[in-house]
Amino acid sequence: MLSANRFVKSLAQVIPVYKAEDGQSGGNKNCYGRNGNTSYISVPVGTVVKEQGTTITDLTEHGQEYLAVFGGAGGKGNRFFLSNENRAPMMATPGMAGQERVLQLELRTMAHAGLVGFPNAGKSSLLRAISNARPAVASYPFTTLNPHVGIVEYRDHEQVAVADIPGIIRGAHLNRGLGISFLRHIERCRFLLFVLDLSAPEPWTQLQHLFYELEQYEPGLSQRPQAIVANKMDLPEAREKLETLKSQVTQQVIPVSALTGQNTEELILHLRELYDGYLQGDGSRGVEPIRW
Ligand SMILES: Nc1nc2c(ncn2[C@@H]2O[C@H](COP(=O)(O)OP(=O)(O)OP(=O)(O)O)[C@@H](O)[C@H]2O)c(=O)[nH]1
Ligand SMILES: [Mg+2]
Repeated sequence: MLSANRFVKSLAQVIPVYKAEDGQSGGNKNCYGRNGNTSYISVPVGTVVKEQGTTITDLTEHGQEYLAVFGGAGGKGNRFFLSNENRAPMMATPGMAGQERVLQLELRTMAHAGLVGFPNAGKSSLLRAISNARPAVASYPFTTLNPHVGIVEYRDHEQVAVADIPGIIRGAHLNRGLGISFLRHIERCRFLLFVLDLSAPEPWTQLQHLFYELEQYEPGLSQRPQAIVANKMDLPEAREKLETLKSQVTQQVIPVSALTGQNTEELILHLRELYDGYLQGDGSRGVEPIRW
């Protein structure tokens, strides 16, 4: 609950609410402080403020502020009753109560690209291979429970933010696995990288399921600019399936091994092409693109 002159204020690029080291949530690092008579709650950039399920504001820019509630009029302190007759007044009047509101703060990760794939496809391994992020990697499904954002840095100092999210399975929209509510973290992503485990029996079917689940969450989400990352190419069974996958899809397929780092340069270059395309597209539409 917010009361008495509290602002919701977004901080600069404080996306790593989650500890990059162990992949576990670092908890809500929202901090609370006072500035004169105004109280602030600082929240990560990308926080959506909701009241009874309705979005009130979307804090997408560093330093953006939202005035949530007003405080009540102040009371009169002892000094106010000071007079020649009464040099030490014991009287004071209380102030009025401030406004009260119950608001929900929902974090939506801000990143340019989103890694989407089945559990164990190698999304977190891939993020480790191409960026500075260190999400947990393990051979069991649903290792990633919270999103992680890694930054891919280019020689010209351009930075592309990539979000790793939990794995999606068939029927996730019916709440199977971890469900699909975490897809809100890729809602803002301008392009998607579909990560497939090419050692799986028929990896192309994974793609159909992923598309279906994304569409269940938000129609059109699966149509964002995209590429397919064919992962685990170090395994012999993966190499056999690459050509079949290419013949089944129209998107660009980038074969990589997140484990050995094989061909990750091509992925990084393609990521930059998607990013440049996004800058041109949004720039020409007069929209200020996300900058890191
Ligand atoms: N051989 C091989 N194994 C890989 C490769 N990439 C990932 N793995 C392994 O696959 C397993 C799953 O990797 P993760 O990176 O945790 O997969 P994930 O997609 O993030 O999984 P969730 O977080 O559960 O959705 C781990 O045992 C990795 O070591 C690869 O390129 N080759
Ligand atoms: Mg993971």
